Amino acid sequence: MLSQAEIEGFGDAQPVPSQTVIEARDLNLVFGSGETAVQALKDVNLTINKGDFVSFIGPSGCGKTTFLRCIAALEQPTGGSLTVNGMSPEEARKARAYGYVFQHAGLYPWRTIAKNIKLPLEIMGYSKAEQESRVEEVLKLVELEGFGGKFPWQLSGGMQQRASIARALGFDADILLMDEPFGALDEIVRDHLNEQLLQLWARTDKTIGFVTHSIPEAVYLSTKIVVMSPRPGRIHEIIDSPLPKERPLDIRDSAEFIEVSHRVREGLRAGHAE
Ligand SMILES: Nc1ncnc2c1ncn2[C@@H]1O[C@H](COP(=O)(O)OP(=O)(O)OP(=O)(O)O)[C@@H](O)[C@H]1O
Repeated sequence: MLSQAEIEGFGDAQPVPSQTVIEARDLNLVFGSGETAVQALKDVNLTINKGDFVSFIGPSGCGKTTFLRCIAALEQPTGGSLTVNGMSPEEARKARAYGYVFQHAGLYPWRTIAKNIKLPLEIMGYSKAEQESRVEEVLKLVELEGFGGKFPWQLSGGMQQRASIARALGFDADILLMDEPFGALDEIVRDHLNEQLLQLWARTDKTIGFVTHSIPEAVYLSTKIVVMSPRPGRIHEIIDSPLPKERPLDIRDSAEFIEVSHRVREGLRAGHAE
């Protein structure tokens, strides 16, 4: 039986504190040196919490990809600090903290979809039975059940991108880093994949970092929109979205959606003018 103190305690439950997943403090990255040096990131400060869907938007060359690559330990910052799940990016990579989805699906054409998904699992030493069950599970998540035996060239562009998302989900990392994954697809396919990605995010509670050039895509998907500006690459503004987590496609016609889109557009304009 519960004590009186326990019963009374139910009334004043404390909010669960947000768990920081990615933290950048005064992050800088300069490529090269001397006259040809390029400051790809300047004084970037950003906190991403568990379950956030964060989009990075800004003109070409503002450092979106570079920032994602720093998180994935594919680039080495030249100043400041960056932690991923409380670890250095290198440690997080070794701990398989994230899956990475590139702009182009990047599937091996000589391997079937199932064998593409299995590749990282083989490298990580998953047993054959675990590999099979993970492949089944992630193909279901991206709605590609029954396509495991096909080769990439037998799938449409949108299906290939879904397969590459399945590969990134294969080892069940909490963080998904996506660099313009739908940039090369037509609007209708992109809408559909955006919807599916949101559903997947809601079901799995992953933390997602997503690079895009599209304002509607950024606003539709994100809980936080990071507007960046170039030369040097930096954060111009961080917009926390007021939209609910549940987002049917027609939310894009709502006054709130239009208002956030307007703020992003204004941010991009102001960043350009600086
Ligand atoms: N390996 C590299 N060596 C030198 N300069 C680089 C390197 N990688 C990126 N840069 C430069 O750093 C800057 C930021 O590049 P980055 O690719 O991060 O931009 P982006 O915002 O992702 O651009 P896009 O939207 O075109 O993909 C650019 O000026 C780019 O030319």
